[in-house]
Amino acid sequence: MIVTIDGVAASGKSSVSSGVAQALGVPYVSSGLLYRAVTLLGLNAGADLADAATLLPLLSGVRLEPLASGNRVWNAGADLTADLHSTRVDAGVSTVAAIPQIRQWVDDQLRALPAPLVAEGRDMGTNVFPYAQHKFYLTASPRVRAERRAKERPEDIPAIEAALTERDRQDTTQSAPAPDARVIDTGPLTLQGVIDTILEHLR
Ligand SMILES: Nc1ncnc2c1ncn2[C@@H]1O[C@H](COP(=O)(O)OP(=O)(O)OP(=O)(O)O)[C@@H](O)[C@H]1O
Ligand SMILES: Nc1ccn([C@H]2C[C@H](O)[C@@H](COP(=O)(O)O)O2)c(=O)n1
Repeated sequence: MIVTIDGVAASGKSSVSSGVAQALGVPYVSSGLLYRAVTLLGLNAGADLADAATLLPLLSGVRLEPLASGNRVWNAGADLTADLHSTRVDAGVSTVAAIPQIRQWVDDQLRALPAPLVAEGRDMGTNVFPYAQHKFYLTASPRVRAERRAKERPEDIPAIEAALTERDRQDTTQSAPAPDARVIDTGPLTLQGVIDTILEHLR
């Protein structure tokens, strides 16, 4: 069984996927973490984030560890995970995610993983696992998402909201919900409420 949970930036995809995966006793995979890892390695190398030819050679040692409690990304034995949610990675990741060769590399990593699993991102239900049995799409207003994210970032709520809105705009191409996805507005729901809503549908 494959469950896909797509949605806009900071809509709760990782937290919800982790909760659903733990309830089901299966791993979850965060595709965004792979795009973030490419971005971090590119930034650290001083690379042009729009240049596939410079970025692709940096990825030979990158490995995603899909734990249900939280994914980790490794590069040649070094754990990159703690550095993947910085403001500078947030600002560069949409440029990297627009490169077709990088998208292909991410898709190949994900499709190599054995089912059952929960996969979260933007195009899990439309492109990577179009045959998934259960598809969900999370939304919430930019203000609600910024208020939640403000607990994790040093910037104030208006600055976070502006950055989220810009990232939504840049990610539009790959962010449409699958026609067969259930769209859930997480704004009025607690985190556990969203997890329970999905588990209810799965039953
Ligand atoms: N329904 C909810 N109610 C309250 N807080 C929530 C809810 N869903 C998620 N959160 C909180 O919002 C923040 C963002 O959630 P999370 O990181 O899971 O989103 P995401 O969609 O994976 O983000 P990104 O797109 O940046 O990777 C976290 O602090 C999380 O705990
Ligand atoms: N399937 C995916 C997953 C992610 N992206 C891009 C777009 C996001 O801005 C960025 C980071 O993802 P997040 O951590 O916000 O889930 O990666 C994508 O294009 N496709």
